Amino acid sequence: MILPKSVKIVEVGPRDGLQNESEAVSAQAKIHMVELLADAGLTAIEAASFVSPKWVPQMATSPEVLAGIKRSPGVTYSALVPNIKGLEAAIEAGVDEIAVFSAASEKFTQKNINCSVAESIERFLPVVELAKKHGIKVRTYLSTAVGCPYQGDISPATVKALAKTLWDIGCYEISLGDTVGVGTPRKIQAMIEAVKEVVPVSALAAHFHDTYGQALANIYAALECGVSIVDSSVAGLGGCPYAKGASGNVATEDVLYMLNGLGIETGVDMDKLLLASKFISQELGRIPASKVACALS
Ligand SMILES: CC(C)(COP(=O)([O-])OP(=O)([O-])OC[C@H]1O[C@@H](n2cnc3c(N)ncnc32)[C@H](O)[C@@H]1OP(=O)([O-])[O-])[C@@H](O)C(=O)NCCC(=O)NCCSC(=O)C[C@@](C)(O)CC(=O)[O-]
Repeated sequence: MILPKSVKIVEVGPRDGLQNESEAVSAQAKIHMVELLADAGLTAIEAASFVSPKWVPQMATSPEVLAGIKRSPGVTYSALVPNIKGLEAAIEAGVDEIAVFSAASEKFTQKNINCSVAESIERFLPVVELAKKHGIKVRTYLSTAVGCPYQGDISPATVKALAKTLWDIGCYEISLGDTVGVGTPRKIQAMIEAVKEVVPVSALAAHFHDTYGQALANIYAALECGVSIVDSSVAGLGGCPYAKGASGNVATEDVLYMLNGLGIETGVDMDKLLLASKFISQELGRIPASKVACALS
């Protein structure tokens, strides 16, 4: 099996990682975290989220965070956006790229963004159009890509159909989310192989949570399918407020250790990444949920 020579790591810790924290993390701490991550060589950082602060209070500081980051050249600072209101705020804050988000499960979509899957696509159409007018690229998440906390198993055919729709409306990258971490390698591969029939594999990202300890095995399975974009979260931060039981995203340190061991280029420096991991873990008052960070510290 030929694995990719290089992988783009999309660091989602400042958004996906922190959104679930019940104690408010200061904008200053978030800014410093993002700057440390950029310093470590991460070139794609999801730094903020322009959703309703009533729904996700932790992300209310997003305008301040984006405005306060000392930008590093070559780094894309992105934000999660659910609708036009969020896009307008993101543009105002100077975002480089946005991510819209839907899911293969109707029940999860209702809980997460209070609409049906079809309605979510309708909402994205003007978002994609306006973003493009501003020269902002649009990524999309496709959550619950193998399983849903409310509906159970999700079929590869369902994911394939939604991926095609999201691709056709103009999303340039599709992040396939195992939101509750229930996937296992063969299931992941069946889902990716189905999606590959309608979207180029170069546009697919693996976004896996580690709830059942399967995330690294699942990433390896995705690499075997030709996926070369991996989402991860420093210190294994994360979870989803609308997915009961979802633990953190796979830790960036663990992904990097595996990719380094496989001889796959990422451009990320482990020592510097550990500084970011240590910083945010101290800020939250806990040890990192990354085996590699714990082993190396
Ligand atoms: C989509 C809505 C807004 C619908 O929320 P709603 O209540 O159905 O919509 P609404 O249009 O009636 O708006 C309600 C209030 O929110 C305001 N509002 C409306 N939009 C915005 C906005 N953009 N920014 C700020 N405020 C906004 C709006 O102005 C109004 O304010 P009020 O009149 O009550 O004062 C809501 O459901 C929401 O914000 N949901 C976000 C949930 C979220 O962020 N979930 C976590 C992300 S998903 C995830 O983590 C999974 C992922 C992506 O990581 C991948 C994976 O692991 O699979």
